[in-house]
Amino acid sequence: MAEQHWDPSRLFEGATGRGYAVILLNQPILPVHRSSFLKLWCGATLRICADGGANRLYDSYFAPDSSSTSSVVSDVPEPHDIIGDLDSLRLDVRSYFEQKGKTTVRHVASQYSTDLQKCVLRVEELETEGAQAEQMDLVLVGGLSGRLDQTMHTIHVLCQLSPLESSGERADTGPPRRHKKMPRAADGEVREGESEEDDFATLQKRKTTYVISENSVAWILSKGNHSIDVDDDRLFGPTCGLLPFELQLDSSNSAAPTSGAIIKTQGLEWDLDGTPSAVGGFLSTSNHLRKGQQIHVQTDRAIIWTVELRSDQS
Ligand SMILES: Nc1ncnc2c1ncn2[C@@H]1O[C@H](COP(=O)(O)OP(=O)(O)OP(=O)(O)O)[C@@H](O)[C@H]1O
Ligand SMILES: Cc1ncc(C[n+]2csc(CCO)c2C)c(N)n1
Repeated sequence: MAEQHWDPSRLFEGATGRGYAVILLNQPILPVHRSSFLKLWCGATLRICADGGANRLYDSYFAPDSSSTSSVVSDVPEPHDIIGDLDSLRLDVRSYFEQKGKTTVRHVASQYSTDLQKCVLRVEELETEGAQAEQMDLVLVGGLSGRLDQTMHTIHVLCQLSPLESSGERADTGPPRRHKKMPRAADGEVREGESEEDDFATLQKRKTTYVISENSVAWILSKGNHSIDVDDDRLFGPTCGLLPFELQLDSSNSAAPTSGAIIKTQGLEWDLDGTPSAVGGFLSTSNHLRKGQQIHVQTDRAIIWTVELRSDQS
């Protein structure tokens, strides 16, 4: 089976190769990642802020005092869109970007999809309208730390976007499927701006989605074979983790795991040999990259791969 190749370092080098879309969530842009985030943001083909994500962008790069915390940054591109229920977007930030004239603020009221999902749906819409036949790569910024339900939701969206099996091909994006109707709010009311047709979002599968959040870059490795290029030690490492979705809650201990993902790796300090891996059973966290090594992973089901994101070099 062909390997799927992953090379997130190109995202921090400015626009090279295939286009990518960035969705900025409402999570801190750490001062230590201010310059790497800027490269990622400037190199993107499509820049979207999820609701209060626009406040973070404004405070880090556009507010009058934002440049005093670091070197002066000029010509930071504005977002193409700010999308969500807009309960977090500040008025001053909204009017700043609206007056600049490059940003469209889109209010989407649904109480059944999150601001993040509304942004992904917008990326899908633009790809369908656009001339380019190819899906863009997608980068979510933020969303793995902060509130636990939001963290889990970010992982949920990664799963929604992830194809069942890895392949060298683009993901099959067939027509969107509908879920069965979910319960209304306890009062049974359809709120202002919602429609009776509102439902939990179903997202199209995508070949390449990364999440970059605080100190980690993470993505899903689908069932199959993968090669991972995170050899740039100015950006990545030293730690990484291979995180399965299965739970092992029975009484057997991690020395004798009974079930879980069968994962084999090459290129790590503690390579995995196919011992079943599960949360509560045998789990590889705080593993280490090995210098100069490309990493190969073979897995019999989807897992999360996470690698440490280093602070900007001064
Ligand atoms: N505390 C948090 N931890 C992790 N991710 C977050 C957190 N807060 C917001 N996000 C992400 O940023 C997006 C925009 O968040 P914002 O605060 O603007 O709206 P929200 O009302 O909290 O989110 P939503 O309406 O999607 O529930 C969310 O959809 C979510 O993906
Ligand atoms: C079973 C169920 N759980 C939670 C929500 C709430 N909810 C989910 S997404 C969303 C929009 C956030 O901007 C809200 C309010 C729901 N509708 N149904």
